[in-house]
Amino acid sequence: MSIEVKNINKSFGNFVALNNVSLDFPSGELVALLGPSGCGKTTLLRIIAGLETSDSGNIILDGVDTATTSVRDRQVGFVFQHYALFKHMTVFDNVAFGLQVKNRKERPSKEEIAHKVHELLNLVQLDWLHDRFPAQLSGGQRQRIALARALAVEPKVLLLDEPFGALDAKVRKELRRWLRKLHDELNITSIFVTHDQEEALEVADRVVLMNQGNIEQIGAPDEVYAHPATPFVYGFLGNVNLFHGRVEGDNIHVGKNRLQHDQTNTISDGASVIAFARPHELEITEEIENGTGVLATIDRILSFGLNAKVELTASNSPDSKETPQFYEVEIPRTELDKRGFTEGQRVRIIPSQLRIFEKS
Ligand SMILES: Nc1ncnc2c1ncn2[C@@H]1O[C@H](COP(=O)(O)OP(=O)(O)OP(=O)(O)O)[C@@H](O)[C@H]1O
Repeated sequence: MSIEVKNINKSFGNFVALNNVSLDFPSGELVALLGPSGCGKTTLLRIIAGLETSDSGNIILDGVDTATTSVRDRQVGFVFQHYALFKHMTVFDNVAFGLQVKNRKERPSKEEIAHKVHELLNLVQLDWLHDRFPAQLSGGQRQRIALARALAVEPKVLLLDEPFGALDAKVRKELRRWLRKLHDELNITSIFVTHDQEEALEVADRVVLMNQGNIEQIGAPDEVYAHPATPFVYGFLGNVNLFHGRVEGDNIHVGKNRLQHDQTNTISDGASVIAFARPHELEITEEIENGTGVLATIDRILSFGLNAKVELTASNSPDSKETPQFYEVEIPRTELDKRGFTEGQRVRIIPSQLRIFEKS
């Protein structure tokens, strides 16, 4: 089932939670709604489900406006962050619940329900737990049962609100991979809310980046990561180093330092800008006297794993009232061993790549 979100507005009192949001979710896609806490992800999901009403705008499911459709008729399955399993029911009864409460005309026979429940429990690979109670399951198992329960009524749309948010990092990673596989088998249009960028980039076909009730960018994971459309997206997806400065020709003046850039066509002279570089796009040189780059002091060297991290603070002049700017540089461990940097050493950091945005 395709989902069209058209010009949705929603305010709580004076607070604008969703600002004229329009989005298309093609049939069969797994889309992640990604953004910081409070940006409106859950509100949008609840409006799509019919659990919340918008102030204006339309939700169109498979070409049909839902203005007059009840939650029940929208054929939406929901999985929340906090396991909403019924504590007093076994795993089997939890999954069977949605089928057992159907009205008599639609309700499958007892045998059909049992068959379906075992089929779903096999799908989430937990049939062996069918007679346990929720308290006897791990967090990850409970979420898989919650998903089986949501799937029991054969929803056309699956809405997942931070389904793995309460689980530890290792289990989250396992369930992420497992959810992707399950989605590929079932092909139900799914919307997945998360504030974890790695989770969104790993799981989804497309990522919708939200900020303060607005859509900042929509695209495939590699697209939004490699070509962030706005400073917000750049900063939100992965670690980033910032340089605040002013453009003069092919230089950006950052305090008393100078960086070279090659975006001369797009940025006007004199413009105030923020320039971004990822940690692996910065080089460190011991030559501090002349040349381009920002003067900085090495605070800490973290040298585990394949790449080492060097944390630095920009060396402001002693009378500067500016807040110190921190940087993180990633270099191969082998290079770090060769260069022999030390904590407290003064160096110059030079970006090999810069992405520049004019300050508005
Ligand atoms: N019923 C409500 N009454 C008043 N304000 C609300 C209500 N529901 C949500 N909000 C506000 O709307 C904003 C968006 O909330 P929403 O739950 O959609 O954010 P979110 O992006 O899902 O955040 P999180 O990741 O923390 O769940 C928040 O600032 C929240 O405080």
